[in-house]
Amino acid sequence: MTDPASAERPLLPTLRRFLPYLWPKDAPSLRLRIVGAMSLVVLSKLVQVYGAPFALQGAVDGMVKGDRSATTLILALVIGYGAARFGSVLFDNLRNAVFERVGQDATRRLAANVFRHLHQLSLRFHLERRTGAVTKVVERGTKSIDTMLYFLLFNIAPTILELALVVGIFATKFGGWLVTGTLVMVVVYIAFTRWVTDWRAALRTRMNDLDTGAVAHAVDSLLNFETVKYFGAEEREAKRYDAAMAAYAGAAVKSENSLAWLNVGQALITNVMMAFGMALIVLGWSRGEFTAGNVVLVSTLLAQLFRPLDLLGMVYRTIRQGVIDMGSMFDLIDTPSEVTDAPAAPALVVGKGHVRFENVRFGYDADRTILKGIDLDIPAGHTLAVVGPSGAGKSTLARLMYRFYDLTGGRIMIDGQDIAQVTQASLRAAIGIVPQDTVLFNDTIGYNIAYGREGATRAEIEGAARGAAISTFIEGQSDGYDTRVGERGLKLSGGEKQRVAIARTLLKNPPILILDEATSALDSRTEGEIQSTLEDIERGRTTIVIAHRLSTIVHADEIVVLEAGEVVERGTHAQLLRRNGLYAEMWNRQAQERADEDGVLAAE
Ligand SMILES: Nc1ncnc2c1ncn2[C@@H]1O[C@H](COP(=O)(O)OP(=O)(O)OP(=O)(O)O)[C@@H](O)[C@H]1O
Repeated sequence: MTDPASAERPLLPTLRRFLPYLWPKDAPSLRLRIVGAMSLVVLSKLVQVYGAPFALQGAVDGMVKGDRSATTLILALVIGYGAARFGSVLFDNLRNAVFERVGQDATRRLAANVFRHLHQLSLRFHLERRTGAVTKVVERGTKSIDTMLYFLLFNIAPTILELALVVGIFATKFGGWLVTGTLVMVVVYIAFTRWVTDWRAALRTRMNDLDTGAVAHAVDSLLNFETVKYFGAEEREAKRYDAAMAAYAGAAVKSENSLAWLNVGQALITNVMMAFGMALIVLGWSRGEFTAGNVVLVSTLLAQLFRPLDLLGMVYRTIRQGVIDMGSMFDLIDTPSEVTDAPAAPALVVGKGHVRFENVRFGYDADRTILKGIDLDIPAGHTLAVVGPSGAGKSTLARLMYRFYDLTGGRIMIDGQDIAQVTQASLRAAIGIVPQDTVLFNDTIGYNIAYGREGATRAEIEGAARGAAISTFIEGQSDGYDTRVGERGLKLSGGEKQRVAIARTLLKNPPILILDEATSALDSRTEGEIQSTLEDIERGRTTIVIAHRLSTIVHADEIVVLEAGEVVERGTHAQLLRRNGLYAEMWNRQAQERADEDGVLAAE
């Protein structure tokens, strides 16, 4: 994400957050690799700075002296020069090989941490964030780690080391002027590169914007071809398009030319420095202080120093972007979970499964109360049905049982324990739900049923499938339990999906069960079939049935009618019919609809 707020994210705090992943406490072998890789960085630089330039200097000085008997030594120096150059490349590549595992491992740990955290975040977070955007943040964040690490450890750190070594050599051998010149050059070079890179980034953004604008205009213009013709505006449209393209072309030329400015500017700074450095040595040589070989030494050291500096613009840009991307990912990790376990919360101890709602008040947003003081008492093993108009808050009751949100008032008790005071994991383990719309993982039927309980055996999975009356269907498929269900389970019918959901809840075998309009999406025949399965599994469990079709809940021990977040009626089916209130009205209307449907079917 490149929002302006994060664009100015500071480098150091972001890197500090990343350090534990780079220097993992519990992985000594990885730490060893880091030490190894950094040693190779130092080795490579030592060979580069003290090897090749000094060998060349020795060879040149030897030749200038004109002593032919030293030829063997000079030859050895020249071979040493080649060996040093090769050694430096070798160590750099060895370093990459040693470090690769560390980079990958840090990326993996961080990605796994974000993933774990995402699943811990509350329902509200998931409902409000676009999944695509979240995965993009994670993808960009983890990708940037590798590049950032690479540039920081293998470009910036070695360059600083090289600069220190070169300055050290200059100070001891050639005096203050060369040191001052080199340091000034590096500072000017960095400042110039940073300045031009920022300017180029702005140019590039403008170019991209103009490009997007020109394309959008072209598309809009072509889509409106009829209107263009009605108004004879072909020429006008062409001119507008041309103007947009001209603006883009101008920006593109500027952007390309800016690269030339960067290259020319950098070359000017480095070559002025090169000439200055060599001139200093030549002047010293004229005074008899320095040798011809010294000129070679200084020019080689400076040329080597300029090489990594040439990449500085790209490194700077990459690190800036990396900090932004990693920052967005750390923001995700830092997003607090709305619902958290109380400190030292005990696990829920479920006895028989007595559920009570005591004056429960709740709203998704502070300015709109959804549940306005709900009292429910469901003795262990009993079935409570909740009915009422759409939007009354029925499904909200189920979400609150799972503690997807915290209440604004009152409490929910299970066997005398407030669900807000026990661990979420133990609470959720005690409840099973068959939701209105079952969404399945894009995997096999067997996998989806087995999801109900980790480590379930094949026999248990088949038992659950039989309990949900779907085993015959599964066995009739050529791939049996290995039949794939497709994206979100779309290859299965609504009834089949619902049975898979029932089977996995059976496998979970929870003492408390919620059926949230579990059959409402089905036609009445399938509903009838599933209904008897559901009534079987309700036996012996405390059950909350949320229902739209009242015919499915006549057997409930108690029925509550919820309207606009309040219980307006409660009693058994017979009692409520006698009351002749909202329930009786809903019942009569649905009975009429059923009769009409039957009539239509009979007529067909
Ligand atoms: N995540 C949410 N954020 C804000 N408001 C929500 C959210 N979920 C539900 N609501 C609102 O809360 C109210 C109750 O929703 P709920 O899903 O509990 O109704 P319901 O009685 O189950 O309805 P239905 O029978 O249509 O499923 C609705 O007005 C709904 O718009």
